[in-house]
Amino acid sequence: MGEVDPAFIQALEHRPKNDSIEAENIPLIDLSPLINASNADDLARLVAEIGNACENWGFFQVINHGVSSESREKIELASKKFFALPKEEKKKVSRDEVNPFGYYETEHTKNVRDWKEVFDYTVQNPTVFPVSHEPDDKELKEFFNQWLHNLPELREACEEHAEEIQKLGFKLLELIALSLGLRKDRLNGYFKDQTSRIRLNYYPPCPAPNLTLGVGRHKDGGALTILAQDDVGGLEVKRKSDGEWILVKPTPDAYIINVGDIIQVWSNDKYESIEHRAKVNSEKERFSIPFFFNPAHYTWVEPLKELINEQTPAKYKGYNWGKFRTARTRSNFKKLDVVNLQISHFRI
Ligand SMILES: O=C(O)CCC(=O)C(=O)O
Ligand SMILES: [Fe+2]
Repeated sequence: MGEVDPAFIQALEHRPKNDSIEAENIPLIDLSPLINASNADDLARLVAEIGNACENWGFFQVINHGVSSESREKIELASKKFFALPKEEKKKVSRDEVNPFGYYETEHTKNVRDWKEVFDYTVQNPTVFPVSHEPDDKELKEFFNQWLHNLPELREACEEHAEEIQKLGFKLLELIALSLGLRKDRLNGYFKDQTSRIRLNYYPPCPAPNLTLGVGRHKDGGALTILAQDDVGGLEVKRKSDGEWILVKPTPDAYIINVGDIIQVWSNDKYESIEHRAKVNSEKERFSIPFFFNPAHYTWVEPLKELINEQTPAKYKGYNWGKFRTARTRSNFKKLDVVNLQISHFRI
């Protein structure tokens, strides 16, 4: 117990349990009707399955998703190689207050340090964001990915994975639009200048896995998250029906899909962004790779007009995604002295 820096120790009520519940019935959705030419009934069934999973769970797993296992293996291998490098090497591509993308080892969630190292890159290179979170400051900046020259396979694998995973992102976006009774391409336009980010997560073995978390409880702020977890396991989600923390057992080659805050706002709370966290363990290192599917920085996020009326008025005021994201990054970086912006701040 004395071996771990107190910055990592979770408050008693947030510590993980040894014997997490493993849910039997987390939705596992087969996307093959999208890939094989299918009849209208199969597609309608799939849309209904997605709608039910978004409404009742806020997360689900997909198989037959069209992302090649070669590209996944390649990025998993490259990620292992990167994190195995000496710290001085990894720090050559450190994230800092100027560039929020790159390597980082002192991430905090809700002011408690996470037992992990991360490497972030964006799908569009460069990606444009506002410089400041201040509403009146209109200055924009291009952010570029940082790569290590002596590990070219990391860049290659990361760029290839980004290409493939965003295709899955658009497929899911279209299914979600259909499940809300909207046109299939209703949400696509918001992603024309997407600010999507991919994170390589590395959770080293931890001497005190009962006191710490790899990533503390949080909701993802973007539209949709598509996560690849390895076979070690540790992801827990807070089950909507009873608030219990449920361990998501790894399914080989599946991706875990999380409804993010933006879809919660767009759908006016029909679909909810679900709290999740990751446990660590004392023996095994664990790797995961989330793709955060995020719209253009200039997107005005508000409940979709088609889904609100006199009986069901909008539950949120609109907000600018780029400003929201910049405020978040700033509070992550500066910690402790700035509140972490949440969609609840825009609730009417
Ligand atoms: O590693 C995991 O399983 C979850 C990671 C996560 O939630 C995140 O990076 O936002
Ligand atoms: Fe997350």
